[in-house]
Amino acid sequence: MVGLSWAERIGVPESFALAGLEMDPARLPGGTGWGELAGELRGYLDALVGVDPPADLVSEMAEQLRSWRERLAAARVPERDQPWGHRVDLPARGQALAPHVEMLDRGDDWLEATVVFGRFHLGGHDAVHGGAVALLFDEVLGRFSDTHGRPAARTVSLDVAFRAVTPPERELRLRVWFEREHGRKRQLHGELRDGDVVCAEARALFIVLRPDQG
Ligand SMILES: CCCCCCCCCCCCCCCC(=O)SCCNC(=O)CCNC(=O)[C@H](O)C(C)(C)COP(=O)(O)OP(=O)(O)OC[C@H]1O[C@@H](n2cnc3c(N)ncnc32)[C@H](O)[C@@H]1OP(=O)(O)O
Repeated sequence: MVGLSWAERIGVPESFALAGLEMDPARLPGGTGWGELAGELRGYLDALVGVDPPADLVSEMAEQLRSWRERLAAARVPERDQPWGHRVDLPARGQALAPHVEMLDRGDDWLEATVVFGRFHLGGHDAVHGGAVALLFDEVLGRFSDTHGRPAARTVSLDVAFRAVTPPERELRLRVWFEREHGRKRQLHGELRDGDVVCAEARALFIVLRPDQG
């Protein structure tokens, strides 16, 4: 997985750059290999969801995962030091929770991107889980809400309307935009499309954190 340039990232608060995140990836948590690991984990989860493996394979996988869990427990670090979700130089912040989003273009108050949900995000009957769609909106609207010099905010409300089934394993279009900013409140909207079909729409309210809430 190739690292993204600063300008290609989906709304990374500029303050993170001051925190040193433009540094050489080798010196960031997780190092140069973290993007590949996160991509492999994402691929593993998508593959696992799509199989009915024989019993010996299930046992072997469980044994290997147990072994990794035990090794990782010994290497636990405080949240601020973990690469998972903090590698804003990598797609999906270097984690496997959110779907893979790639920004196409953005202005001061709007952004367009593509997104592909994996089989891991299936709810059932070939539809992406509604919670995964809400996760996508919270992630992208939330990150975009904090850009262009705006101080950090938190989601206080997120309404998602599911207009049509969101298909997995297809490139979808995402558009998000600022609707209103007043005082500590930021209202953003989002729309997810499969071609001409609107799959989901979101309306979110973010509240800027006071200095003592950061
Ligand atoms: C080096 C490291 C790199 C790290 C790299 C990491 C990258 C990282 C990227 C993260 C990307 C993910 C982005 C996801 C973003 C989340 O998902 S955030 C997590 C989910 N959200 C939360 O946990 C928020 C929980 N709530 C809170 O913490 C508190 O409500 C807040 C946000 C601090 C605000 O509390 P407060 O300051 O007491 O505010 P309060 O006075 O109650 O309300 C302020 C105003 O908002 C209104 N309001 C509050 N709630 C609501 C509501 N639900 N509906 C309507 N109005 C409301 C109030 O009525 C009030 O209005 P006014 O009276 O001023 O007109």
